[in-house]
Amino acid sequence: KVSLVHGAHRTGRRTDAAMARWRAYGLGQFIHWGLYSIPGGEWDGKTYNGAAEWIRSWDGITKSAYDSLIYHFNPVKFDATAWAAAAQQMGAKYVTITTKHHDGFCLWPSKYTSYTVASSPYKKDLIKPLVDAYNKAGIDVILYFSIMDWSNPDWRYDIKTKDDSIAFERFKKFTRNQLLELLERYPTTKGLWFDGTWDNAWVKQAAFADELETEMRKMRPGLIIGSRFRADENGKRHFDTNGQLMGDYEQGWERKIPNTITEVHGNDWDCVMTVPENQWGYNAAWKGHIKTTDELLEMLAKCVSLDGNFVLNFGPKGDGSIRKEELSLAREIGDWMAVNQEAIYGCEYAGLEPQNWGYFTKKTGTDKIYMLVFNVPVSGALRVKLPVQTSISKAYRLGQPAQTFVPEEIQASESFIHLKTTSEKHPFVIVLETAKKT
Ligand SMILES: C[C@@H]1N[C@@H](C#Cc2ccccc2)[C@H](O)[C@@H]1O
Repeated sequence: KVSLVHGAHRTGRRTDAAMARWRAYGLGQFIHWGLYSIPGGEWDGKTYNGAAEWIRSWDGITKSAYDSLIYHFNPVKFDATAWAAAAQQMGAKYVTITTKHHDGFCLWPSKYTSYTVASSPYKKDLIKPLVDAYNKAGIDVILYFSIMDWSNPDWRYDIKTKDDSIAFERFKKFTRNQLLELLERYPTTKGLWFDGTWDNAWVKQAAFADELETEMRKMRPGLIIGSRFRADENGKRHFDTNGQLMGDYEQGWERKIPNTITEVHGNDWDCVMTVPENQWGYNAAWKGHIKTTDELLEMLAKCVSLDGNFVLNFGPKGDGSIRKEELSLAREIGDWMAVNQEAIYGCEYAGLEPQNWGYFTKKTGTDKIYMLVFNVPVSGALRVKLPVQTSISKAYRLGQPAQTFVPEEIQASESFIHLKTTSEKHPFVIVLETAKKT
């Protein structure tokens, strides 16, 4: 181990109530919304092949033309209550909302820049009604904040000259001011989801970022900050030079999911996922592989089975409406969650040998096991290997307790659950009440 001043300040998981609440969420919603939502990946009749929220970086658009979008941002169809209701029906327990993406446009009327909603035709703060509506719907709010800020002339990708250094000092002050402003304005928010922290200029700010993280945690006890915020003094990100996780949970799982529990290293983590392959902001074309409800449910099940949260992204349009495809996905996910949420909320890695038919979760603090079935074998026989000296006292279908199963024990602590049919059309859950053999 090397001695570090600005590495991880804690080993192992946080054990406080605020983090336990975060750990129990299971399912979250991500919202990417801003000026990029107006063009939706298209400009002058041409389609931008990258992620729609990165269109400003495309050489097919002039920066000034993009920045002028602020004069056209007027989301008259924005309805925070309707957004929150759709998220609640989907079963999201938290939402991560972009307060400021890489383009630097602020969805709140920040005092520290004019590049905000206050300078748009809409004028009004968008974050407060969102926080209030989601909280009222029983959904916690995490604020997404991009350190990289293309609108700020003091931002630098790297610090090469004295002028760079002077400018970046101004930028660091601006960044701290905005973050403290967000914490002051929205006191019920539970965490900050940082992005845009990979460039050298920021990676070199280990001491400043460490001090700022400490200051924010003092300001908001229980605040949840992921591994993407800061680097250690050797430039190590997510995991410090000693391999210890920076922050409270791992933020490396962007559009990907671990396959084994060993990849998780005993940490908390979230997977943030797009519905198209790689589009976070509204994308008019909606082309390529669009994930189905069952595909997204399997991602959710896999994340929770490996101790993570699954955060599904929505990209509202520039006018504040949510596209019908996303609303119908939310509805279908919600219909499944209405029956099966017990296998998701407050659940964790079950510690059982993975099986091909799907995923195990376990209700935290109990011996209750859930079998989330996605791949019914032609035999209809689902293999279950329990810890030695553990037996199944009851097995039934979640949502249909009268549909019980009598496990066939094939050897010590290994059984088959024989399905009554192999023609299931959608994922389902079997509950196993287990007990230690006396
Ligand atoms: C949560 C996601 N992170 C952002 C990014 C990125 C990115 C940047 C460079 C290379 C690969 C990915 C996306 O724009 C979205 O906000």
